[in-house]
Amino acid sequence: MYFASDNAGPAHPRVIEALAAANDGYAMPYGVDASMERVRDRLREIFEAPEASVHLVATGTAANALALACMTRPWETVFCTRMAHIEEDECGAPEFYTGGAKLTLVDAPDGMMTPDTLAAAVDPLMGRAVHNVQPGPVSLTTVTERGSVYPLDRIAAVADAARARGLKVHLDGARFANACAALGCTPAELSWRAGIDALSFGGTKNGLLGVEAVIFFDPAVAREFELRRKRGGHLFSKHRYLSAQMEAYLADDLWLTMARSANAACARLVAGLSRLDHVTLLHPADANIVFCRFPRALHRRAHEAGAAFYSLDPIEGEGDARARLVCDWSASDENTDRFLSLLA
Ligand SMILES: Cc1ncc(COP(=O)(O)O)c(C=O)c1O
Ligand SMILES: C[C@@H](O)[C@H](N)C(=O)O
Repeated sequence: MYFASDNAGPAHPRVIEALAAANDGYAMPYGVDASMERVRDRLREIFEAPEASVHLVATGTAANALALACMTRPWETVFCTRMAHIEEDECGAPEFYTGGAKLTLVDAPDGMMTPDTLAAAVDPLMGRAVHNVQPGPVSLTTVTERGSVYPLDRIAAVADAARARGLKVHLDGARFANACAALGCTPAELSWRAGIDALSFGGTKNGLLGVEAVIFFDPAVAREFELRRKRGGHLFSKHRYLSAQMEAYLADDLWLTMARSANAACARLVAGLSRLDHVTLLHPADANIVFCRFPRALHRRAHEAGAAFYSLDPIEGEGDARARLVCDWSASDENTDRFLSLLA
């Protein structure tokens, strides 16, 4: 019963098979392997962006921090939500790789900023004197860190508000596949067509061993990204093993199949939770993550029975505690039902 994180899930067998097949003989190192060319072409095709720059790194933090480093000058600030991964869970990597840029936090009901909350954060910094940090890019996440998925028109509205102020937009898409599957939209609609300039296209949480693609829809910063990636220690010498994973991920829409599976598992979990009067859902569960609250005694019972999930508050004593439950592509109905029986 694993609901701690999709980071805890296994890689898909087809990804492992692809790695074994790639492990044959020699391949040029440092990202000039033939499979990387195929990955680049395939991602440009999937995103309907023939000029986009595409590079692979092994972690989502590297993807976010290096992408933002190409969009942010050291004296600027990145606008993100209070619960953004780049704020809460990257140990200062964005600040480090940008050379010291700040993060300015934006109010975000259910994890999603609005044009108004963005304006409230940005406008006081517009045209400020040399003493102040200057407005830099906006960074959004979808699936958000609260399990919600931005509607396409909300992303477009936030991006419009950013562009009206001369700001670029980054999308943390560690769970982009889950968001795309949830919306039933195209990758282009959930990225450049909605006003996104740079995307961290996640694979690690969705069945890969550790690969994320960084996509810039204006390739002008491609060379800078390559230099920052190398200087940051994130250019793999045996790069073919990153490419092989991503190539398998993109083949026959495996990336969407796995995201749909994770989202369906979460929908089953949410349906079961909703039938329990003592469980309260705390945010929209639009994809594969659900936040809820239930009695501490049930937290204890579930953990003691071997369920792995994050209790977000102390679970000693009486009363309720919050939990985050995440489903990955391999989640089984049996495990979901067993977990629900522990909460009944
Ligand atoms: C929303 C989000 N962005 C980025 C990351 C960073 O990924 P990594 O842990 O691979 O650095 C995570 C990690 O799960 C995440 O949840
Ligand atoms: C660090 C932790 O938040 C991780 N990104 C996860 O979602 O599980």
